[in-house]
Amino acid sequence: MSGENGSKRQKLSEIDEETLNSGAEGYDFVLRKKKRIAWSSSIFINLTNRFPFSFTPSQIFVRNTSCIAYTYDDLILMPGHIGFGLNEIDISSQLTKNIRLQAPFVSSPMDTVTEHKMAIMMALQGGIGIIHSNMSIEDQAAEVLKVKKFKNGFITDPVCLSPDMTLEEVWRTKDKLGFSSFPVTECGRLGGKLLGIISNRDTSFIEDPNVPVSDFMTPRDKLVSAKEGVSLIEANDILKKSKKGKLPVVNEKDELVALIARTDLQKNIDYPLASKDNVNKQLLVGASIGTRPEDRDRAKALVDAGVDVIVVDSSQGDSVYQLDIIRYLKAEFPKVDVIGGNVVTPSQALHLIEAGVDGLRVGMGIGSICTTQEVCAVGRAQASAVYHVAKFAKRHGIPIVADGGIKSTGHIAKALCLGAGCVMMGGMLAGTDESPGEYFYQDGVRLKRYRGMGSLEAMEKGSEKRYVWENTTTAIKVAQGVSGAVQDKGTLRRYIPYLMQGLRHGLQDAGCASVAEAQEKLYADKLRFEIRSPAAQSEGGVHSLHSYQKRLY
Ligand SMILES: NC(=O)C1=CN([C@@H]2O[C@H](COP(=O)(O)OP(=O)(O)OC[C@H]3O[C@@H](n4cnc5c(N)ncnc54)[C@H](O)[C@@H]3O)[C@@H](O)[C@H]2O)C=CC1
Ligand SMILES: O=c1[nH]c(=O)c2[nH+]cn([C@@H]3O[C@H](COP(=O)(O)O)[C@@H](O)[C@H]3O)c2[nH]1
Ligand SMILES: [K+]
Repeated sequence: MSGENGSKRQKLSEIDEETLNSGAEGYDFVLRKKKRIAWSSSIFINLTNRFPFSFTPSQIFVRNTSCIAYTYDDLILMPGHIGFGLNEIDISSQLTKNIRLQAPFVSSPMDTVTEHKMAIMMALQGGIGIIHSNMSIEDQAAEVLKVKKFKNGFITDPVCLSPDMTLEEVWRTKDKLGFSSFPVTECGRLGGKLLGIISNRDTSFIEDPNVPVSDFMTPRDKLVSAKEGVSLIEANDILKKSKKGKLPVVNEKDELVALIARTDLQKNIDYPLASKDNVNKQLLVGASIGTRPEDRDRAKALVDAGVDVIVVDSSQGDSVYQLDIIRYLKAEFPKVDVIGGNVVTPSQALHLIEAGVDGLRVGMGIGSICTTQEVCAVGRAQASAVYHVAKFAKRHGIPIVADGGIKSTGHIAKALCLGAGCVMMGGMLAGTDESPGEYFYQDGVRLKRYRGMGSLEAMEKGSEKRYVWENTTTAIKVAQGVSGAVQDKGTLRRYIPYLMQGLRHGLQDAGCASVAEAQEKLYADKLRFEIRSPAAQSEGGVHSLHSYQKRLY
């Protein structure tokens, strides 16, 4: 390095941080200083005079006179200084006023995304699932209960057989579900008196398909069982001594309450980040409700089942119906947090904050399956919505969830850097082992169904009440979403750690050691972005290849 170059560098580095982080006006000052130190290329100066380095979010979103709204792909974060390792990055963040998550991920209340399996795995890995409401009140409360009662290593909803089922029916059940052992109870369901167990060995040598289960099951008196309340360590010991594959857990009345499988115990992983409540240390779970009068009964049943957070689910949350139900929920169940929404403007947010919400859900018409902006002409580009609502709600101490439109880990990092406490995902989490529905093949690709809650298909299942015009004899349904499919992503056990690691990389490159630090920098105007031209956006993706494979992790 020549001496001249070295001194230039030194002088450049002397430019104080405030100047470097100041707005476009401040940039002229930077340039003047640069000119003074004889920056060699006048072409460069001309160019940079016209195209300043980067902008603060308030320049992009507030002092923006172009009236253009932006979304995640329009923006790119400028790199910061990395002074810390990847493992030191803290991605914990607020979901609501009272709930903090170790991983800022929320699964959307949609009937192809969140039922108990999704909610359990989300909570185990530090996020949370919101159980959808496109089912009866009883079924939704039962889903919540399954999450609250979940114990790592325990199968709390084992498929049971009744003693009068035939061998042929057992074969069919085995083929459909892919496992071979089933407890037998008096009523054929969990909670019934335990009568025996069927395992592979029991069915191997019988040929008559009409033989009833009671004739070939291993009967109760030959079974080793454990009492309700048994710990995993004790259960493990019992299984080791008995050399059995399954251990039924019964209550005092000898009714089946759970099943423990040796194979599960062997692969049992610890989840140190799990989201748990403070009272019983059970997994956290949320559930959605609508704004109809009967949703008050739904809320009561959910609270009785132990729900931790209720999401009032509307596409346009600033309605008298929503304000009424929020006030009701806060008065009736003050210990349960309420997330209102969806909103995309500070004035909508203000109404819900005044009604008492503990969190806000932000996003309108931007989801992968959404057609609301097309159908209703109302909505907002998501980066603008997140930035404006988050900044406003922060003044009132209310965190926001950036809901929908997340296509990659980069979008998650951008949402949090724009002020979101957490991100809610539908499409990203659909098509995993834990999402509802079966996999199927189309053109050789393994897929799962994913649909909007305002699609005709979802309405036909139950949510149509929301969409039909009341007091008319001809009910006209207007779809605000589509029904489609997404590719198999495997299990959340691997997918969530991938999302977490991707987010850590994003924060690290931006020079932020935590979500909290990113947001401090955001509001101190120290986080820098640039708007990407369409060409820059395509440059930022994969290009110029004949073909390629995209493996995520
Ligand atoms: N985030 C988004 O951009 C969108 C989300 N969705 C999803 O679709 C589902 C349905 O959303 P919405 O259509 O907004 O459902 P909604 O139930 O809030 O509204 C449907 C219609 O019913 C009316 N309504 C609601 N409560 C009422 C009451 N108590 N009395 C009389 N009328 C009442 C509303 O004004 C609206 O016209 C939700 O799961 C939502 O998340 C749908 C569209 C857009
Ligand atoms: O316009 C819409 N019509 C619908 O039918 C619909 N269903 C869900 N949602 C919203 O989309 C979010 C999920 O979006 P992503 O798949 O992009 O994660 C969800 O979290 C919802 O906010 C809908 N929006
Ligand atoms: K959309």
